[in-house]
Amino acid sequence: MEAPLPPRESAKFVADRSQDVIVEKAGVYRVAEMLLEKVPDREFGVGGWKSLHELNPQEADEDAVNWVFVADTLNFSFWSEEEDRKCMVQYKGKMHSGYWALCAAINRALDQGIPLTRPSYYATVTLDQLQHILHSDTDVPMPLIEERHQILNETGKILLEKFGGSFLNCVRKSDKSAQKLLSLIVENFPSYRDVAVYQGKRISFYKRAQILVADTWCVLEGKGDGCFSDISSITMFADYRLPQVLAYLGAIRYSDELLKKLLKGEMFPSGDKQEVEIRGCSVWCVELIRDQLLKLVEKRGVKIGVDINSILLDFYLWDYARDHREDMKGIPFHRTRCIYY
Ligand SMILES: Nc1nc2c(c(CN[C@H]3C=C[C@H](O)[C@@H]3O)cn2[C@@H]2O[C@H](COP(=O)(O)O)[C@@H](O)[C@H]2O)c(=O)[nH]1
Repeated sequence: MEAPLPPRESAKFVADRSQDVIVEKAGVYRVAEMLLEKVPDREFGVGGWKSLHELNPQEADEDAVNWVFVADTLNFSFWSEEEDRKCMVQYKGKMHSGYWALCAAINRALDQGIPLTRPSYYATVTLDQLQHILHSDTDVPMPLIEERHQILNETGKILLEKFGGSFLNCVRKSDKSAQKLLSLIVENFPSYRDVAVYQGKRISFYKRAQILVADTWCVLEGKGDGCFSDISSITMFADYRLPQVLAYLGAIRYSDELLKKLLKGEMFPSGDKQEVEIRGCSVWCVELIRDQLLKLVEKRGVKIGVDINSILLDFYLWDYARDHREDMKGIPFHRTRCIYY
């Protein structure tokens, strides 16, 4: 079977044909302007991944890389049916929800001496053990526990068989190329194969695979094994939060028909035409924001100490969505229950 279009080309292919999601040029310019004043901030670079997020590993060693691998292997589908009834995990006195609930649960397990980041452990962890490890401190469990269990067992076995039990060995096979590492991930780990067919074309989003490359880059602080020459070829990560924040900022717009379905909280199957358009247009929108931002930096002669890329824009916008949850209440996010994002 033919290989799917790579993520960036896939996003353009969808955006050029999309009927129910539109990329708003005026909104793209506005977001680029908003980001322009943020870019000089220290946190905007690789360092923000640790300095802004206490649950992320603060080291840059092999254990930290294997922590990232487990987190991104399980980094999907945290949204709850009702916004005010969701899985929460308490860690060091703070309650965490969504993606951070997963990170809190991983750190809670490690503190209890459960070697959750070791593939020899998670390759054979039982469902009961995993339910205990990921247990919620509310009455709402983390979604898709069975899928998470199956994926952990499968992924752990592959890491043991093919990469000597450490994701760092996989990273080292990439010759410091982000695209090579992306290919190694999707070729070897089935649960990362986030692809779809749109208007007869096989396309890819590879959301978890791309964020795994990005998080590996950050946990290694862009140095040594993590000094990827082509890191800027990675696109934004097509999850369910970025479309919501891009719609809130007016950078993408939904057709009336699609907006009605979103407001009703309708479910979209993974690979559905409108779900693909939401994801594809969001990825392409961030590519256009980056292009516009680079033009503004040039035109205004803004001094920045970082290569602006779609990863850093994505992380900033994802954190922005976190910090503006209340303001964004009226903007729906699309509900797809799947293992890809
Ligand atoms: N586009 C994009 N999607 C991201 C992330 C992250 C966390 N990663 C970075 C964040 C801080 C550190 O720098 C991590 O590296 C999680 N997600 C996705 O969001 C959803 C969870 O949302 P909520 O239910 O609100 O927690 C789910 O699909 C999850 O897969 C990101 O950064 N970008």
